[in-house]
Amino acid sequence: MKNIRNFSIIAHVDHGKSTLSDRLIQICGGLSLREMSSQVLDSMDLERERGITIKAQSVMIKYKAKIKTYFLNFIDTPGHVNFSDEVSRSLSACEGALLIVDAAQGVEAQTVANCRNALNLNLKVLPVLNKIDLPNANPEKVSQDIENIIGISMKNSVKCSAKTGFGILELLEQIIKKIPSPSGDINNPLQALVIDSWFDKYLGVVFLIRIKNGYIKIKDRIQVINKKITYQVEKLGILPQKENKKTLLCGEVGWIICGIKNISSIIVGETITSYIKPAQKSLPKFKKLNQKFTLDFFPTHPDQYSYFKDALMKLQLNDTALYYEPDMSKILGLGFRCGFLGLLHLEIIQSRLEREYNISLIVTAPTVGYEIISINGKKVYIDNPSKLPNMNNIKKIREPIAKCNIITPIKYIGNIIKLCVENRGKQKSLVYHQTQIMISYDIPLSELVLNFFDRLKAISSGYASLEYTFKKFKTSKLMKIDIFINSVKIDSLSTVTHKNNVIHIAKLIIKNIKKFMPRHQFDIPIQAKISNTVIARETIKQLRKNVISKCYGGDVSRKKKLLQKQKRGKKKMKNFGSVSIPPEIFSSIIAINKK
Ligand SMILES: Nc1nc2c(ncn2[C@@H]2O[C@H](COP(=O)(O)OP(=O)(O)OP(=O)(O)O)[C@@H](O)[C@H]2O)c(=O)[nH]1
Repeated sequence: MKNIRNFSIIAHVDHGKSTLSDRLIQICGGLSLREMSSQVLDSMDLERERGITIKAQSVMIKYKAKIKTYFLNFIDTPGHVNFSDEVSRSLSACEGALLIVDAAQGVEAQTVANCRNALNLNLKVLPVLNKIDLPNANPEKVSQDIENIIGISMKNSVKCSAKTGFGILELLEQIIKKIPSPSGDINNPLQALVIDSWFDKYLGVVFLIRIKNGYIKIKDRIQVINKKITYQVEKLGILPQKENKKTLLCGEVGWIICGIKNISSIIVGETITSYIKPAQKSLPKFKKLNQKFTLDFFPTHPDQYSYFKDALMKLQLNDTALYYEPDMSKILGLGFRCGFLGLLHLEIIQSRLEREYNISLIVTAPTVGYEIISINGKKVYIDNPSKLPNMNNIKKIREPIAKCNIITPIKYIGNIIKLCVENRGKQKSLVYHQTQIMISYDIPLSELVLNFFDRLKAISSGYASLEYTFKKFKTSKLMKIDIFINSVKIDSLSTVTHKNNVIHIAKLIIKNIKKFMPRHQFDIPIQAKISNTVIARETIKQLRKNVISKCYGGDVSRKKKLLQKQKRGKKKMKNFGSVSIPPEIFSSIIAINKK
């Protein structure tokens, strides 16, 4: 175990984690050049297209130091705030973390958040100033900011360029020196933390585990502590190698396959032990993040429902931050209420469902969860506006408030304060540092989750960064808008919004529906209501069939008769006929919320 080092690579988005990981692999000769053809670690198609890391990836490489050979297990983690769940899980498997900071860009919000996360787990943090080759790199000032803002010493930091390879050998030496080897005892009963899982078409469920005590070998019977689940290990090994090993030892990170083809439960975060000689205690679980908003997914083809359910299960196996439960809409039928950490998380899951599983979806408007206090004092949590009781029965609605930390170069501060105020933010603190300002605001989560981040990036030319956590529920003047199409309430279009925005949002929704709604043989009223009062309305005009076209000449009374007959017929259709609502209407509500 003395020659093993387990560490995560953490940073703000784009500071160079994946490039550095590739460079480490290349220098240690872990993979062939062919395998290195593109960034090895950002391997999901979506990751290549978007140029971001979505899934944490674990790799073992051998580093031949002067005297000994070391086994380095490292995990490249995502930098985007929407994937912080992945980061927390990776950190739980390690003794150390490389904190990568772009020496030109400086400290950013996720640099701080990820580093605090690592320090809270008692990990040894090794600061690395990357992109030292850039002409505008300023390692001295950035070092001072790291010391002041995060509070870690920069005495032993490493300066490098993942792009040119400068400083990488020095970094490897520091990893060996500074990051502790794993503790634990191979003679103790097995304790292994499940840090990730995924579904392989041929092999079934694969678990990625970190062995904290004992060892595991092929044919071992294992059980999940505190759950009545047992498995038999069929195959095991260490990434990136696909070939099997015979054992995984204390201190190692590796994969196991137990021939599970039907997913019955997600055990990521649980502790595995031996069935014959079990450990009594579970390892500490990692912090689970709460989903920031929920919305409904309905398969466009209702017969895809059970296939869709299976796909969600497989995705959840690989993404424990995804939450879902069955839901039903009178209009759209059976679907799932799903929870996400942010808009990017939603986009990724939706793309994966469409690409990997070929499922086309109707997506409803996202909403945060609210605490409802009814007139009789009962408190309920509601994450779907259509389930909100009648406003007359509600005493208070409490909305979630987030504590936000924004880090920005000084020149953008004016615009950023304006943005926070427009989004109902309350300033908590403002601190000046060498190159950056750190500003804290309490902002309602509903204002934050959809477009705040994009607007912040736009007004700061991409330089400001944001990190936020749930703080509390707070009473607020919120109202529910119901949407009626042809006098029928469309439950999946209900939305909750602040009193001051009600008319504006209602008008936007109605206008939007009008844009997508096809014309029918009769007029279709579209109304937005609060309780029973209409606050916005539009009408989709009928498609008028020219019934008098064959009536030549000037017989006025004949023409009138025909038109009246047509009117009676249309009235009947309107009352009994149903309108068809195109799926785009539901998805387009997301765009409204983003405005
Ligand atoms: N000049 C220079 N560019 C670098 C260096 N390291 C990385 N880059 C570039 O910075 C950009 C972001 O690098 P990535 O490795 O994808 O960053 P990341 O931190 O993994 O990003 P996420 O995975 O999205 O969190 C890419 O265009 C890299 O080529 C470096 O040392 N010098």
